[in-house]
Amino acid sequence: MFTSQRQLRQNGSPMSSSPRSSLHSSDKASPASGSPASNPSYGRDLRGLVGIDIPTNEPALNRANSSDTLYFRPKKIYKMDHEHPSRSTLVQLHTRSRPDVSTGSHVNADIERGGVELEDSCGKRSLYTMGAEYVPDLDFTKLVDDWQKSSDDLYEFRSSATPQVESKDDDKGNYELWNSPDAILARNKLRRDSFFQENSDSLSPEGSLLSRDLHSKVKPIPLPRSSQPIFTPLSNLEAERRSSYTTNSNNNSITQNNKFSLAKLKYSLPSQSSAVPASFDSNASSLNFLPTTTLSTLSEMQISPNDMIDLIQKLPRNFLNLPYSQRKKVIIEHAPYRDYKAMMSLVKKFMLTSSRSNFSLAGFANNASVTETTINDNNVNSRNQSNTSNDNYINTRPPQRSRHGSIASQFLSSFSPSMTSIAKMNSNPLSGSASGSGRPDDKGMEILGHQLGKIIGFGAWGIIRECFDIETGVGRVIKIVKFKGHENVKRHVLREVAIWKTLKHSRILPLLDWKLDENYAMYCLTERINDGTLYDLVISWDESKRSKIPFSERCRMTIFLSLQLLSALEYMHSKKIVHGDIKLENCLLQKGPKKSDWKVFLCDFGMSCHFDDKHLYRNDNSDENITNSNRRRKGEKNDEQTTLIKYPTTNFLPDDLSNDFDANEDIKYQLENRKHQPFTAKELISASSHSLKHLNQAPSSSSSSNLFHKPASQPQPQHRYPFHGRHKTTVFPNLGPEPSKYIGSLPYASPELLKYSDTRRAKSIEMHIYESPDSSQSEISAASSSSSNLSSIPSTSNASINAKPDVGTNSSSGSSTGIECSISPLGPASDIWALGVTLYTMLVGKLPFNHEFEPRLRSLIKAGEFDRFSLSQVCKYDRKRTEETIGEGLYDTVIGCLTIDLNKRWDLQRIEKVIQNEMRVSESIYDDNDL
Ligand SMILES: Nc1ncnc2c1ncn2[C@@H]1O[C@H](COP(=O)(O)OP(=O)(O)OP(=O)(O)O)[C@@H](O)[C@H]1O
Repeated sequence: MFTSQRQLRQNGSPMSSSPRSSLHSSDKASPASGSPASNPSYGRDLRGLVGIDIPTNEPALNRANSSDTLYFRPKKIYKMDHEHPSRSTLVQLHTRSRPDVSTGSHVNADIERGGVELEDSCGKRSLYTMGAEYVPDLDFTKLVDDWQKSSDDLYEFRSSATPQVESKDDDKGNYELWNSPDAILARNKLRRDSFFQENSDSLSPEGSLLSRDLHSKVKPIPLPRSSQPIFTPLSNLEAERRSSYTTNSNNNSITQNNKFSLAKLKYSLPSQSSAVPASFDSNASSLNFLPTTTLSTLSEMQISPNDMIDLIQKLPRNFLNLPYSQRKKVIIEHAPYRDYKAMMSLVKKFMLTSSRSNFSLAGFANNASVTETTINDNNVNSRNQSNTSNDNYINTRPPQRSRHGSIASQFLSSFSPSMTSIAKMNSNPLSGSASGSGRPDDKGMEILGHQLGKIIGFGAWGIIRECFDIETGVGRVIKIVKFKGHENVKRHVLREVAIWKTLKHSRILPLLDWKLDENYAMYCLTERINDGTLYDLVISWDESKRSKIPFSERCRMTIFLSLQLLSALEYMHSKKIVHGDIKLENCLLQKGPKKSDWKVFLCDFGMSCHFDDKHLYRNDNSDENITNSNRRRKGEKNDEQTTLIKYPTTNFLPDDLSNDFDANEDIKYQLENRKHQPFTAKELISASSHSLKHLNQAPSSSSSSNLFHKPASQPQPQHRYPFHGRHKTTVFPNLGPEPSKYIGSLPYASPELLKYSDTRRAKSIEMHIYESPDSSQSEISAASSSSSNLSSIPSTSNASINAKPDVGTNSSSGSSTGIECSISPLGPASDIWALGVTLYTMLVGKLPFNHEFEPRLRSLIKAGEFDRFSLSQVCKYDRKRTEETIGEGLYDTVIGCLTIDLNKRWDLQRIEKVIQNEMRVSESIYDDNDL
């Protein structure tokens, strides 16, 4: 072992970059010389040896002499003297740069000999002292090997989800993905380890070292054509939701084991939920199942799907089961001029999804399952493997990651019997139904009067399938959220539907109909929006420093589109509903012949909830109850409402018998949708008011075009009864907001939400250690209980809640059913912050807050630290005379939205006023219709 360590040092391994001399040099060179911790005392070293925490601010000499250390110190000194005659055999730990879990700072290894340099939340560096740790009896060779291997594995695993376009080897080891499932596992493990270590005098390298270093494993994933990712990483909630898709093949219920492995879906699935580019549909229909990022990589690398398939045919049949190094070799052999990492990733995805490769997935899966069983790989998601103990997974790292049964593969295959059959179905648009498949969500099946077509998008909640009205042939979309007995997900989707069906606004994606299959899934029928999302738009614009469009146009389009988003938000807030997950990906885009025809539709109400006392838990009754109470309140008769609902003859209007029904609002909405005329800059800034309410008003002139349907390409909607009414008997369970679910997407989360979640997190950690160390559920329940305690909420949040009306008085009341509720700072102000992030990203082309390491990202948000310079460059571009003020207000608006102080954060009215003014300035340009 000692030889190995020396070799490692000689080889310059990062794990051994601390020769003896450097250890001694810390005596003199400590940056905090004179500070107690700069003294290389045994006490400090023993802290690492015995696994106990000696406060660093305790003078080393005192510690050496303190009575509480007398008991064990001689034993350790004895060990050191006898087992390690020279201190040169000791290897310093943490010589790799590693992030600090609690602070989110990075520890600089070079400085660590005598102290460490910590980066504070503002990116400034300050020095603290911290002792080096010396660990005898540690097989570093094995450790480094294992670490390296797991690093490769993890990197490869992540690569398999999103292609690696660029790679810099020297960076590889220094990244930690904040939402890494391994990091999550490590954190859980660390908690347990720390608990056990407190009661143990033994050093557990596994527990104390690996759990800390597990963070520095993977590179961030670059987006296509963008060095800085702007996609929204999945939140824990999203991962949890996705987890509902992965089930054991023999059992439709979620197993314990899924809890852990499913977190890996965060890696294995595309972070950006988006529709699959149509261009690939025709090429290789099986590509419909490839994440958008894969398709982007293909186009970026200028590889056609057929090239990929050719390549795959040349590969050995057991390619996916080969070790990493061999796979690398084979790929380099067959594609010498390509980036082998990206190629490996692509090959893997194709092999897992393409039915055209020489690879029979089903056959391979069977083979592989044997392998898996043999090697006792506790990849609990394997469809071919029976469930094993959860603990096995936690304590034993699988010796070999399942090559075939990646989470992505299982996620995809969970939607239908096999990828092959799905691919086959998708490849044949005329195929009537899924041959041999009985799943109600398969292609060809009928739901809500529509026949299901191919999958066109993935989200955290579910899949989006195109569908066609059986009577009229009109194309629409069904969002399918499978929960399969996963109650949490079911509750969430019920809440989403309960809120979504009340929303009727020209810039909000309408919920036309829905159906709940009690034990399986929720189906939501909506209109199809054809041109992707704002995310796709921003990607096409690229980052501002290499912007594909002039800054002036960038600003104008941002102004124009954000006004529509603003109108939707204002509408929601007026109904006391907070969206909760405003982000680029949730803004669908419908393009028109002219840019002034473009429309934004806000979608995804999975995080939405009411934010005032009156409405908070309205949904915890059955529809019937709501209906009755509404009728009573309004003094309306059932048939009156029915008449009203039947009034328009469009077939895409929600027949919402059971909710607040604002007749005027609905009529306006319906009129606009029936006879839609693209709204123009003039309409937007109509002198009537500063309000965006006019977006709800019916346009004065008629137009033959339909809001959602392009007359030229699709059959026109026919008159038919708009509503299938399948939800009437649905009972909504308690739908009070769950505190653990307040953050939709971390980069868009407001500081007040983060502070609030920090408090809950701290509580839940306590609960983890002392009550239920390994139950993720306990975190949620701990969070619930802690959040019900008002005193646990940061005072700033409380203050902010009541600071001004627009921030919203957040729910403090219990539900009518008496469920435990909580106070959260989630309110309109959080939407406004997210709007600021969205605007910034549109303008600059990158997220204002972005870091791979979650605690760091959190601290950046909480400190409100972002690159204002880039923003000002875009907004205050070199203008022509006529454009003097464009952008100025935009800049101020973004800053106003991204203001930490809730008393100073802008409200919607102010934002609207400024943006409308900006719009007015650019009105003439839009009127030219030549954008
Ligand atoms: N009506 C639609 N027409 C066309 N594409 C759609 C439509 N609805 C959703 N999509 C596509 O599917 C993706 C996922 O949809 P949605 O956001 O509703 O799902 P989700 O599960 O709630 O996702 P997430 O929570 O991750 O945002 C969207 O980003 C979009 O690309």
